[in-house]
Amino acid sequence: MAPLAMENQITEGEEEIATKYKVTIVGSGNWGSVASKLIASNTLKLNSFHDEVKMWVFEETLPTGEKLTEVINNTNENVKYLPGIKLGKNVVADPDLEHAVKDADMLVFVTPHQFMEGICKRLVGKIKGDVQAISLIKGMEVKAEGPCMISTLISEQLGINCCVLMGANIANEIAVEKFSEATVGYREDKDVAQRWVQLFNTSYFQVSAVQDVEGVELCGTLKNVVAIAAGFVDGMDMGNNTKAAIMRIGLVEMKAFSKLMYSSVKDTTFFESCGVADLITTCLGGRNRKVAEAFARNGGKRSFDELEAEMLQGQKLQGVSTANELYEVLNQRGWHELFPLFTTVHEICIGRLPPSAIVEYSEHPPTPVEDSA
Ligand SMILES: NC(=O)C1=CN([C@@H]2O[C@H](COP(=O)(O)OP(=O)(O)OC[C@H]3O[C@@H](n4cnc5c(N)ncnc54)[C@H](O)[C@@H]3O)[C@@H](O)[C@H]2O)C=CC1
Ligand SMILES: O=C(CO)COP(=O)(O)O
Repeated sequence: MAPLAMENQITEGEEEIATKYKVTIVGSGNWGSVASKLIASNTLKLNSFHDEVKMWVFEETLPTGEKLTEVINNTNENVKYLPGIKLGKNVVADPDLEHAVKDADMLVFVTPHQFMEGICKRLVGKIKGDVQAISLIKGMEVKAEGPCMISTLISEQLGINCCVLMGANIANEIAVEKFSEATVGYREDKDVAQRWVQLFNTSYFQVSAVQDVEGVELCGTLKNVVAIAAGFVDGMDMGNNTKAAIMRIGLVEMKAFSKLMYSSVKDTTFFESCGVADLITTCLGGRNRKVAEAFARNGGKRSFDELEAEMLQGQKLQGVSTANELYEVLNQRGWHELFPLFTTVHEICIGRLPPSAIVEYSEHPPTPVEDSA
């Protein structure tokens, strides 16, 4: 990892700051907008950051005929993905990705995971060489050679260091400043991790750092699949005990999968905000749970794509595609029997099994089959 320039390494409180870190947020959805609010409140307060925060917006035209970017810059509000919340006057929306990132010293990636490969390709050669990155994205890509976490995709494609930030963070709750916690996962450089903590931490958003990028990121990614299972349970009115059982089994599979993938993953990570706390909040109040509940109430007759479009108005589910990606990994490695919950979630999502199978798999273990999705 390239060290940042010495002039940047000045502690808070010093009179003169030679260089201030410029921050760009890549993404402007529901969580991306809340992240911009958190960051923008801190860059105004802390000397080591440039006040202005750039936010790349995937441009779209609103029903009023106006461009989303223009509305954000005129009203200081993301009227589509986070209505009713002021982001901070120092947030500047930019529809031009390359322009938004070119001067950044710190890049915050927060888009739905399926768009990241394309975004990284566009950014090759367009960013500063010593930029630091962090991913708030919960998801993974699967390649012929195996799974690739989003932070790894960013690091490998752009040749930069990438931390992660995950946690029990339903964006709409943090937007109205309800107390929550989050976990930064870092690889080696504790000072860089500390800078990310500084950038995000507020009185109502308490951030701590652990040296376990893969553990933190896998927690955030895999809990979305368990939340789909919890939604099925809710959709069939199976009650709290069943839901708790599904969450417990899900946590066991999350931990087993993470440790099989990366022996470095720490047990303690599962007790951080990114672990059990995120699992709980997403299974209680997340979008994955909500849409999976509707899927089960409709007996699996309406597709996730249709329900997502109708219920989330442009926001994106991560759990269904993650279940698919996970299934591919289980296929690649012959691990289906080790992960019956993960396997069953995907088979329900694609209509191969009914939603009720979520509590039947232990009696009828699914046979590994070629994925048709
Ligand atoms: N919303 C939440 O409560 C939380 C979300 N996350 C994670 O943050 C990540 C981003 O989620 P959100 O900010 O909630 O996004 P979102 O679910 O609100 O997604 C919509 C975003 O995707 C953009 N988009 C649509 N098509 C695109 C394309 N072709 N290329 C690029 N962007 C496109 C939209 O413009 C919009 O900004 C996800 O991985 C999610 O799991 C993490 C914690 C909390
Ligand atoms: O990751 C989240 C909370 O930490 C949000 O989960 P959903 O995408 O299911 O809303």
